[in-house]
Amino acid sequence: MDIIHISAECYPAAKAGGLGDVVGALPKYQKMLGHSASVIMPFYHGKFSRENKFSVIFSGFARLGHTNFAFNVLTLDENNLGYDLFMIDIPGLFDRENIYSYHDDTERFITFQIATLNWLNQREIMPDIIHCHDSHTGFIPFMMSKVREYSKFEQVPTIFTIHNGQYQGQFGFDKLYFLPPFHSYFNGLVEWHNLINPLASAIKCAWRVTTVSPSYLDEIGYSMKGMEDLLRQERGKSVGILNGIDADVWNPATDPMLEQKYSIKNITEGKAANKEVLCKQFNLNPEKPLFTFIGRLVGEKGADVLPEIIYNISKFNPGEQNILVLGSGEKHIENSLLHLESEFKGSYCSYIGYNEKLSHVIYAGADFLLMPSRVEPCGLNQLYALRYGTVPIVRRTGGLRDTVIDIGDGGFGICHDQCSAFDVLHSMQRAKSFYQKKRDFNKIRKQIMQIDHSWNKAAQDYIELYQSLKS
Ligand SMILES: Nc1ncnc2c1ncn2[C@@H]1O[C@H](COP(=O)(O)OP(=O)(O)O[C@H]2O[C@H](CO)[C@@H](O)[C@H](O)[C@H]2O)[C@@H](O)[C@H]1O
Repeated sequence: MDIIHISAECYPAAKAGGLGDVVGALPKYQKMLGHSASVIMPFYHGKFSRENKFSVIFSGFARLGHTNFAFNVLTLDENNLGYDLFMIDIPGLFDRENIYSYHDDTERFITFQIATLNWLNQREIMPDIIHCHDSHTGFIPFMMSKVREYSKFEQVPTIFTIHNGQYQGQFGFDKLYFLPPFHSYFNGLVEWHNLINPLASAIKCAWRVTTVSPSYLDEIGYSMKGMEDLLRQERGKSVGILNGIDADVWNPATDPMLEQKYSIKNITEGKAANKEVLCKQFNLNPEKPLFTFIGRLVGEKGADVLPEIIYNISKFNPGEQNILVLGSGEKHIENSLLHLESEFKGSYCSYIGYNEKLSHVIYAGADFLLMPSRVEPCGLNQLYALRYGTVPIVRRTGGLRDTVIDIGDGGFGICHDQCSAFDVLHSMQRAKSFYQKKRDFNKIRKQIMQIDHSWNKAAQDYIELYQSLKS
């Protein structure tokens, strides 16, 4: 099959979070299953564009309302990603360092989608499947089926994956003219609650909708920022497929980002050596259990409860543990986390920012990873933690519910039900007792490193879903 993924992120070209990891790995595994898989994404002017060489394979125009944007389709001169990567360079919109958070994100991503279809439209080969990811690509299924210009794609099956239903990309009807002309009869297919909503449009128009875990699919039927009714209505064409991880990139035995590589054979020494590196860097005590948090500092991830957790445990159980936070996000959370550092020097530290290498070292050197998420469509951090022998402490929600079983239930992690400081603190106390039982603790670390969460199974699940749509 010829599969095309369309996404705003794809690791290593551009990653702001888990979406980048998924789109950077799934096509590789689909190729290994014997299919042709490629990715189309915007060409940002970040590190990846500076460090690689590209060739232009197509030049064209994309019309956004009254403006015609020139664009180029670029490919890598040397590609060792394991799949084809096509990057759409649109000067004026994407020649910037970051992926998101510009005032004109709506204009940027609509133009990207139009440019993508304009390019595909003039190619002779027809793809077998178009697989779109998150709201930045949400108009593609609509445009392929309802915009006359792209009518040749009407019979090409579209899959839309919801990685994060919190970000819907909605905007007012005053910008309807940004979309290419279509019959006003179809207005309802781009609308939700009187706004134009690309996520809703994709859920309505894609042939199949997938979520990144089965539990998340259940949850969004009763909680997804006002879109619950739509999700329930479209439930019949929806399926939850649990994400995998790229077992080549996330392998402590070969990870180039680790100074001290390890496998289950030398897990105790390997993890201790990485912990030593971390503790030295952040002035922590390697003798004590190390709790960490990695992720976006937003309410969705439960990051707003971290300051209360850190304050309470450090104040009332001083010297018993270390806490290390890596993340960036809402300023008030960043400030509270930084503010606590001076009070709890030597047992707590935070790194505010995005640092891919450091995240690998933390997964390797930590004893426990905290994920108190309010919403977690799948969560990759807990899967990386497992692979690196770090015990996850998670709130039972979404993909966390599907991937972590509590030690009390014969499992390997620590689970709680509420996103509250009280629940997390209780789990941390349980974790500390578990840490003291060295034999059991080491046994679990070895066990979790061997759980196979690679993309092998999920890549096959997607292929079966695609095949079910081919006549
Ligand atoms: N400051 C930082 N420095 C370095 N690395 C950092 C970092 N902050 C986050 N990361 C990395 O970003 C990724 C986060 O992935 P997640 O899947 O946990 O969450 P995210 O909400 O981005 O993804 C959404 O999409 C994915 C993919 O479908 C779902 O798993 C998830 O539930 C959903 O919310 C991990 O690779 C993590 O290591």
